[in-house]
Amino acid sequence: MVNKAGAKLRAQLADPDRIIVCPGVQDGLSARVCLQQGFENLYMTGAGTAVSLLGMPDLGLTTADDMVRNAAIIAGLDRTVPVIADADTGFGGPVMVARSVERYILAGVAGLHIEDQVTTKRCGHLQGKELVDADVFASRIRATVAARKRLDDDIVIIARTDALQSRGLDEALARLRAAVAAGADVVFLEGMTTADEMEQVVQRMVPTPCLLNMVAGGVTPLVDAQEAKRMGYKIVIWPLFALTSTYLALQKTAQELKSTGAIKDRLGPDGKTVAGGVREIFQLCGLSECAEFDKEMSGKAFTDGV
Ligand SMILES: C[C@](O)(C(=O)O)[C@H](CC(=O)O)C(=O)O
Repeated sequence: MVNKAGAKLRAQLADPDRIIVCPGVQDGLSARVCLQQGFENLYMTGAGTAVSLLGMPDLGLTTADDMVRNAAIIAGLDRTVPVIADADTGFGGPVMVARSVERYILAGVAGLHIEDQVTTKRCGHLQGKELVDADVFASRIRATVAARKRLDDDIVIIARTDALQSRGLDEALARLRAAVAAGADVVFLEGMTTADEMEQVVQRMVPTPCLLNMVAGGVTPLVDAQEAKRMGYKIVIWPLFALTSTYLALQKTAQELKSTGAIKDRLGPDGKTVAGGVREIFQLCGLSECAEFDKEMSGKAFTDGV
C-alpha cells in the first residue's frame, strides 16, 4: 500500500461514536494552525486553493497540477492526520480522472471527492450549476475506483452530487446511489437548503456514511458538530473558515498599513512579546524540529543557533 492515510480515515469512519470534523485549509499556514489546535483531520478546499493560490473565484480554474500540489503540501505536514481533498470533477474523462486520483493517492491524501458538475464547474453554493449526465458521473466514480485498485490503495472515495439545485432531491439521491453501486464509500449532497433535506439525505442513504458541507454565506443552514452527529452525519467540513479568517485579518491590517504607514506590534499574553512575530510563526511551522533533525543527521547548519 502506497499510503496509510486512507486506512486511518476508514478506521475513523468505522467508529460509531465519532463525527469527523474537518477544518478547511487552503495552504501550509492554515494547515499548521489547525494542526496546532489539535484537529484530527483536515480538508483541502478547492475554492480556497483557487482564491489563495490563484486569486480567482471557484469556477473550475484550478488545474489538476494546482490541486494535487496543494494537497501534497498539506498532507505532508503531518502524516498522522488524514486529509480529505477536493478533487472537483476529476479534471476530464475517465483516463484523466484515474490519473488525477493516482496523483492524489501518491500525494498522501486519505479521501477525496469527485462531483457531477461539468468541467467548467463552479462553487456548489452559486447559482446556474450545470451537470454531466448520470452515466458520465458514474464513469467518473468507476475511474476513481479503478485508480484506487491500480495502486492497491485504501483512499476513501466520496461521491458528490450538485444535482439538487436543478433536478431535485430524488434525482440527487439516485445519482449518489449509483455512485455507491460504482464503488464510492461516502456521499456528499451539495447545496442542501433546509434542515429537513439535511435529515432526509442521511436517512435515505442508510447505510452509506454522509458528508455535510458547512459554508458561511452559502445556502445550507449551519449546524454544529453535535447537531450534525445527531442527524447522522459522519463527516463535517468547514471548507472556507480559514480563508474567511485570513481574509478578514489581512484586510484589517492592510487598511492599517495603508492609512498609517506602519503596523503597530500586537503584544502577546505576556504583555512583552510581539504576537504573531516572525519567530513565532516559524516555530509553528517547525523551526525547532528542522534544527533538531539537522543535528540528528550530523548536519552543521544550526550549531551556532538559529
Ligand atoms: C467544498 C467546496 O467544494 C470547496 O472547494 O471547498 C466549495 C466551497 C465553497 O466554494 O463554498 C463548494 O461547496 O463548492
